Amino acid sequence: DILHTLRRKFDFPSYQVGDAELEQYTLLEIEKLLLQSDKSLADYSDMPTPDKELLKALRNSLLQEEKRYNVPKELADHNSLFATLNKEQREVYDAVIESVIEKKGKLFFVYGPGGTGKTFLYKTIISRLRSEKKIVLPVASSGIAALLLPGGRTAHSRFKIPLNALDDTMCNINKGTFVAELIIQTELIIWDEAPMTHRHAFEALDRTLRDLMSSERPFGGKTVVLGGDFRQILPVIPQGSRQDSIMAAINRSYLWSSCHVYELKQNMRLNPDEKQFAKWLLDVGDGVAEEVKTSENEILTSQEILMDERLLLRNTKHPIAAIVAECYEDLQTSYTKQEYLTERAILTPKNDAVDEVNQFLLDQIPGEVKEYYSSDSVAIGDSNMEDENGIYPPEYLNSLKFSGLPNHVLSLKVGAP
Ligand SMILES: Nc1ncnc2c1ncn2[C@@H]1O[C@H](COP(=O)(O)OP(=O)(O)OP(=O)(O)O)[C@@H](O)[C@H]1O
Repeated sequence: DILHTLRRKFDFPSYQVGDAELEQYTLLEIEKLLLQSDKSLADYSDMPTPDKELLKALRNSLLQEEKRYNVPKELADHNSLFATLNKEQREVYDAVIESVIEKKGKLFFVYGPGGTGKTFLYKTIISRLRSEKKIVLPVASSGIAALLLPGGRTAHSRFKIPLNALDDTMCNINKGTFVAELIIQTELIIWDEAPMTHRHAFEALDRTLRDLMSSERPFGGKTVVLGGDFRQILPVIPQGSRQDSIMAAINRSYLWSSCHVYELKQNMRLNPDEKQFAKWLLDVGDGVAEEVKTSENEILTSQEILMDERLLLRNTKHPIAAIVAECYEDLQTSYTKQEYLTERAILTPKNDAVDEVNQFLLDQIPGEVKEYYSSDSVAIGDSNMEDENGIYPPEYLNSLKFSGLPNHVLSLKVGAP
């Protein structure tokens, strides 16, 4: 049936393309679609697979595509970025490029707080190698960070790392597949935000690459650049202690001893005015900040910052009102403007405070509140309990708040995001 439909759709008369050929053509098209999600017909036991030779040709052509960068554009991008690299960035650039070109297979860690130009450096290295038709796979631990890298993907998706990697886990990459071939031909892997990923994920990739490359060198002898800032988020271990998070970080891995660590210190983002604030933030991260506890609040702060009126909100009778007034001025007239909303945000460490701030903001917005409730009856299970409603009263269930599950009550007003 599929063949007939295709014949009609593509208007292939049977004397031109035989059924067998059309079947191969169809299978190849399906394979191409599957490859976009790193899957293959071979993963489905009840599906036929295309002819081996054809498959090889398809994979080769896709690999060629991976190398089909716009060389003049990559080169021009590279040259303009390269020209402004600072001394620290240049040192890392030289070391990485040397390792790739001389196939030294070194492992690097670029340690830099936000704004020290890590992304800028990655982009320079990527455009250099792509202008030479070399394959670079840029990945990041989170999707958001992956978006900042040209052609970036999350590490878990790119390398098919199982979600609950243990200390003997391998990536789900089979030899002979397109992904395996792509990785074998890759000359550099860049992995941003490395500190927030469990070391088991790096170790799974390490084992998989050693296997694919038949080499006992770290990551199978490929040059790998890890980057990030250990002051930021460490791996999250459900129900785990601080110690568990620390033990899960990449610098507790057996790989760390082969790592060449480079540090970027110069902040490239700030105007001189904000430098002091940036330095203080770093000091807090390093645990060496000057500590001044004020009567108004119990946060770590420093004398200079207390003096800087632009950085401190003094009204603490109603802190939420104070921060909302500062951040969302003219809310009543502007809350429907997309740009106004996308330009501001209030960050809080806990969801409880998010709910409080949202409620406060919603109250400020004109109009009537409409409340929407979640379903609140208990699904009766197989157990022989007499009164399941008695054990889990709806009032109790409705009070629960989890991340990933909407609260019981959703309050909305027209125009409120
Ligand atoms: N050598 C440089 N010359 C000119 N501008 C630079 C240079 N390095 C970085 N920048 C600029 O400084 C800003 C911060 O750099 P970048 O985003 O690369 O930092 P980052 O370390 O990746 O920060 P984050 O960790 O917050 O993502 C960017 O606007 C970038 O274009």
